[in-house]
Amino acid sequence: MSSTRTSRHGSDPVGSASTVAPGDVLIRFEDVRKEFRNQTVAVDDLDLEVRKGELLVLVGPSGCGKSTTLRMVNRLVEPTGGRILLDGADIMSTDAVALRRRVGYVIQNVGLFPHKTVAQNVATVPGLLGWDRKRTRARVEELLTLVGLAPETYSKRFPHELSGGERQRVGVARALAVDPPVLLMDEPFGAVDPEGRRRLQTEFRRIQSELGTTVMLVTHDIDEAVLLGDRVAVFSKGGIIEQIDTPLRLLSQPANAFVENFIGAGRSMRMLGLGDVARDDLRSLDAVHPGAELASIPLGTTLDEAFAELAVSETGAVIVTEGDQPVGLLTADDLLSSLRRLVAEDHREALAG
Ligand SMILES: Nc1ncnc2c1ncn2[C@@H]1O[C@H](COP(=O)(O)OP(=O)(O)OP(=O)(O)O)[C@@H](O)[C@H]1O
Repeated sequence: MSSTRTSRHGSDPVGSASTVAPGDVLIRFEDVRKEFRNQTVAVDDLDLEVRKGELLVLVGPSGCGKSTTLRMVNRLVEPTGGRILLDGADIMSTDAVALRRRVGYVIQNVGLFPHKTVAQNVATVPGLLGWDRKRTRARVEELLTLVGLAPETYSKRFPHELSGGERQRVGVARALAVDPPVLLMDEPFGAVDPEGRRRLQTEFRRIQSELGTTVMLVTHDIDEAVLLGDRVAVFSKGGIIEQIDTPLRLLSQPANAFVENFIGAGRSMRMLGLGDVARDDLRSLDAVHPGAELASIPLGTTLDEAFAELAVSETGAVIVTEGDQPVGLLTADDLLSSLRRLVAEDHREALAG
């Protein structure tokens, strides 16, 4: 995907017209309950705050109430108790159709209109809002470029002429069309093959932070949760939040056995995936024996990738480079120090606020 920035378009009743500053609460669940007609209580007594500009991931086992929680925000499911405030206003006193135009929604398999072209799909909400043709066209081109689909190649294609990953990109572009202040995503990358998924996830993370969109994303995949989330809420049955924390804190300090169990055995490796090799953690190149043949990795390599290199290194060390210059040596001990630094920094941030 390109790094094109999109400009803000259209009226934005919850975003630009709002008094909510980045980091303040944009969505607030207060004692929210959803009991379906068959008496299933999907969510009970839920209190949750989503801060403006954050990507909050809801993760948990199947049937624990994640999708129900998400779908209550745009009133696809109506709460039977408590209230949900969006920018201070109770969603139940907001017109449901108007609400859904302002709150983007992306689901697995996207649900693109099969008989409409890519451009027409992306233009759906601008069309409903009565945007003129020129403005709509410019926005569609801007968004397709943003999600990495060259408009000249893709605009006129139909959904069946796209790969799963491309369809998912169109779904994201469509949801972003009128620059919604809130984007709800339910297993958005679930139908994409594992390799394409990691790329889409990383690209989506970049787009989200560029646009500053507030995102609630549902997944059952803990790896996706820790890769994408600013914060991650771990749910258990009945919409109970067992822990809500930064990915690192979740991995380093699971609140209870349920969370620990849900995170599973790959906890340490997942933690390593959250950090990068930094200059401060390296030791001097003087320690390298003349004639030793060492593998090299660039500064900024993730710690899990560095670990994989160290695991196959006969000397137990790798050279770290910047550009084509070696800048230091990394050993398993240094990797451990990096991880400790990461956890300590996260802990300090938590204490600070
Ligand atoms: N329309 C409905 N009518 C009755 N029960 C429902 C309805 N929708 C969901 N449920 C039930 O509510 C509970 C929570 O469902 P929900 O879809 O929110 O879970 P989830 O955590 O998103 O699960 P998954 O990861 O499998 O999608 C489940 O027990 C489900 O069977």
